[in-house]
Amino acid sequence: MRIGHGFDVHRFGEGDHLMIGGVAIPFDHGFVAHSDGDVLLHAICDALLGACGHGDIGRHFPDTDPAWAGADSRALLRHVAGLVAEAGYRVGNLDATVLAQAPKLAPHVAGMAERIAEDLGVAVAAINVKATTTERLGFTGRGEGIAAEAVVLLMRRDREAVDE
Ligand SMILES: Nc1ccn([C@@H]2O[C@H](COP(=O)(O)O)[C@@H](O)[C@H]2O)c(=O)n1
Ligand SMILES: C[C@@]1(CO)OP(=O)(O)OP(=O)(O)OC[C@H]1O
Repeated sequence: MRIGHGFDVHRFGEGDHLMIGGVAIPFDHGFVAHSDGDVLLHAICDALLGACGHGDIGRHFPDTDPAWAGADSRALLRHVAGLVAEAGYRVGNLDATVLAQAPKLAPHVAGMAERIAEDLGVAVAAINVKATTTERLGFTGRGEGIAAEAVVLLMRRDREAVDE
């Protein structure tokens, strides 16, 4: 088994929606980013890459490379899922938290989990997405941006799960 952790932040800029967990959420700002700015999927990519010892998202998709300008982060996640499989692992479970004063994310977390499960090729029961405010404290609390963190457990593909 291998464990991985990911963390990401994007600040708000101009726009009318936020991409979070592959879901487009109407909002009075967008994210400033090289890609679509999906802060949750970026944290998940980093958790997966960390767990299988493949560095981080910036190593695989440099923000200096025009190839990733405006990229759909679900495509990045699917690429990372392929690297996990090549390394001989599968996702046991994944737990993530989005830190956002606004918008209200609870109505969207099930849709995020469905998309993440689809991209990782696992049952939706293996994916848990949560949201929390930071009680108006810090940059998220002041409404300057959103942060996300993710923890993932990888299991060897050639071994039966003993504790699932
Ligand atoms: N952007 C957010 C933040 C939180 N939620 C939901 O509200 C619950 C309470 O949040 P606190 O920060 O006050 O603990 C939280 O457990 C989420 O269910 C949300 O939907 N969107
Ligand atoms: C996703 C990438 C793609 O170029 O760019 P950004 O959208 O700026 O996101 P970040 O979380 O800074 O991660 C770095 C990059 O890999």
